[in-house]
Amino acid sequence: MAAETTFKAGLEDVIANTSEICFVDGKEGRLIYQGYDIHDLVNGGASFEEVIYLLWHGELPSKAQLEKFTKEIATQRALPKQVLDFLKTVPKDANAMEVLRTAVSDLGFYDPDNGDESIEANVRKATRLVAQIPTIVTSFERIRQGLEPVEPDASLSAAASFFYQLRGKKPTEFEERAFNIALILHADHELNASTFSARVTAGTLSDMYSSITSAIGTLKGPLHGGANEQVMNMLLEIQDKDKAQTWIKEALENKRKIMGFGHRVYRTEDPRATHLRRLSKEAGELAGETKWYEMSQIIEAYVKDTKGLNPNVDFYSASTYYAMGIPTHLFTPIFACSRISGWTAHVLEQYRNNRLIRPRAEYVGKVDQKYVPLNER
Ligand SMILES: CC(=O)SCCNC(=O)CCNC(=O)[C@H](O)C(C)(C)COP(=O)(O)OP(=O)(O)OC[C@H]1O[C@@H](n2cnc3c(N)ncnc32)[C@H](O)[C@@H]1OP(=O)(O)O
Ligand SMILES: O=C([O-])CC(=O)C(=O)O
Repeated sequence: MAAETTFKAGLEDVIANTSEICFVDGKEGRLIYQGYDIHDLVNGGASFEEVIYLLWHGELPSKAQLEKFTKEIATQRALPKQVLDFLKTVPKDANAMEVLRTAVSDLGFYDPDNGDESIEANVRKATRLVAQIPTIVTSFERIRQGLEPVEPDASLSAAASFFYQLRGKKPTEFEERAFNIALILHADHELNASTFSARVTAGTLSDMYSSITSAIGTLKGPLHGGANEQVMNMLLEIQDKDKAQTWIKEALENKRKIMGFGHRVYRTEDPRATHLRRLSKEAGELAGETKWYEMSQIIEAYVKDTKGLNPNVDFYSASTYYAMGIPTHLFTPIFACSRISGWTAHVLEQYRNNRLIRPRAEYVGKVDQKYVPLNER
């Protein structure tokens, strides 16, 4: 038994490692990647590829570096045939996050650098993961619909490629711009649950694919990345914006959590929600259906007023993606398409400065039990 206890339920506010990658300022509501405020990255017109480079290398790329890096990602989107074949064997009604988790695990077998644990090899694995996770997500969606996966087009940006591989046609200017912003906003978030999971796995000096498989399994839960899908299910269940307030009031009275609200770290508005609120409005207007945005606004006002809770990143991403015609069950896999950049950055950082992650539990179980042989019980 530990002599003195420093137990914090859910590890709240516990500092588990140092990191140079990302700073979440929960008091001021700021999110900083390698010293750059996300507002500046979004408003300055950064590309998702640029942000991945920043997260991995700690500095913005030059024009030539970005061109080279973007090409490296774009030319590695195709999946090994064995992984595509695997996707064809999966039950059509399988959960898309479970499919992604298992397919990423499978992908590791065919990585040409599998078994090479050098930092250089792990950066190459990370690049393939960033390129291929969206292909897994979009290919399985097409297979599920009885369609053939679309061959990737290396001339497209990460944001445009997602739509192209999903629908077989290029996105609109708005879709590409909005999706690029969404990818940037979801890219990293310090020691969130899935990143912690990835770092714990990497901390045993297990491989990159095992670390990312752990992270995907963790992101799936509705208290974490899975919340975006649950937000949309809630909006769809409410259906009528005039019923939103009563629905939420009853849910709160029944002690239900309202998906897309609250955060372990932010005590103010989640700075990502500021951009996603605007995109949700714009996406709704372009789609000619602003109901989901308006309903979200009513819910936000009510939950803020009654519970003092702010929307998190998952709240307005739901109505944004829905207005762009993206199926609800792809919302959390899309989160993974972005967060793979942060997960891999953290795994690389863990490898560079590793120590096994092994906290303690405070023992609260029985003591001094006397063993009674089986035939005497
Ligand atoms: C990408 C992301 O992972 S962002 C988070 C996505 N998850 C969600 O949106 C799910 C809904 N939100 C939640 O469940 C929580 O706010 C979490 C999991 C995000 C944070 O949880 P914690 O830091 O553990 O806070 P905890 O759940 O203890 O909540 C503190 C209090 O606020 C309440 N609360 C927090 N979030 C909510 C919510 N969404 N709806 C209603 N009440 C809430 C809790 O009931 C609790 O009240 P109490 O003290 O009266 O019991
Ligand atoms: O930081 C967290 O706990 C959850 C979150 O917002 C994220 O992972 O983006």
